[in-house]
Amino acid sequence: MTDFTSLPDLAVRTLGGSVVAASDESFEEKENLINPWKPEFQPETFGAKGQEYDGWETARRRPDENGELGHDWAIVRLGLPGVIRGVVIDTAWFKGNFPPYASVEACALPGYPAVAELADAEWVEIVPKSPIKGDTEHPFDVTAERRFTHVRLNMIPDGGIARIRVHGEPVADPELLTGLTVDLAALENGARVTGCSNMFYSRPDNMLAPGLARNQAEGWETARRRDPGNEWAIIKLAAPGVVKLAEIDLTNLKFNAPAAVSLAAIDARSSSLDDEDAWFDLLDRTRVQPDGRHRFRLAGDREVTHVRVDIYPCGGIARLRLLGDLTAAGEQELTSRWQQLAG
Ligand SMILES: NC(=O)NC(NC(N)=O)C(=O)[O-]
Repeated sequence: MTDFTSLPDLAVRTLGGSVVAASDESFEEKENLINPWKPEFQPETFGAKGQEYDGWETARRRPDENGELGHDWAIVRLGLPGVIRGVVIDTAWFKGNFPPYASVEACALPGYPAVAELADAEWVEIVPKSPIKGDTEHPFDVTAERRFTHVRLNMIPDGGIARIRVHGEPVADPELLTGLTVDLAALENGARVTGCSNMFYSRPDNMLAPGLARNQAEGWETARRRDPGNEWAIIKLAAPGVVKLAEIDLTNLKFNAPAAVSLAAIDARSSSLDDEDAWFDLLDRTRVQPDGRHRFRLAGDREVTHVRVDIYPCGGIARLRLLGDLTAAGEQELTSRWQQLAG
């Protein structure tokens, strides 16, 4: 797999994605395309319409009166609009009924467009028509340096595709952030984890996802640490800002919660992340309790770009929220990125 798969999946259902329309879903429903789990399969499970698959599957097409076969398509509204760095088309378990070709287009529409309005959008090809195989994950790099809100998966001519993963960098509308106190660590606002000591069970990016974690797998969880020291993760904030309140949610971490946590911060525009002396404390090492939310009011008004959370000695965090205010520089950064990425 290419590098881009470490970026969040902007389309996945758990980040708010939705399959809003499809040309056909005779065998299996379009919604399966963005299920968060790996595609499953149980042989010999025949329902009234055929074998059951964990994917999107259309009917076998037949030429119309003009001899045209056409092709099937599905439109996904990204849960987190952003710059797409790569797409994975996964035909897991579709062995005799996968499409021989697929392509992907993307568009950007403001507001909350209805399905009918999407048809008239300016669609940009981000994955050209490409041959694909059955029961295989196909990664495609995407180079368009633009923010997109929707993708259209074309299955040529018909068949089944288990999943589409749309990896990229979320880009928030600055109109909804400037002048407000916001979560500077939210994935949907453009924050991301840039480093961590251990992600054996689940990824630290999960801490920054919207909503509550329903189980420990939906948060960040490390392996049991046997060496001295502690586990940590570094978050690049959505933009430079002043952090005023930290929420450290350990919900679902019952027998694997850390004993204590601390927060440190840095302004990486003037210091290197490797310079230990440039980091300063936002929250001293503080005892925490399993399976619950902790909120800490933070003092100080230093402008920062990154926050490091340390957990002692190991365990995980379900959600991390860093509420604060963007600085003038932060607002400017978000606004110019937004303008650069407009089509
Ligand atoms: N055995 C199959 O999978 N057949 C077909 N599909 C389903 N779902 O039964 C088909 O015709 O593509």
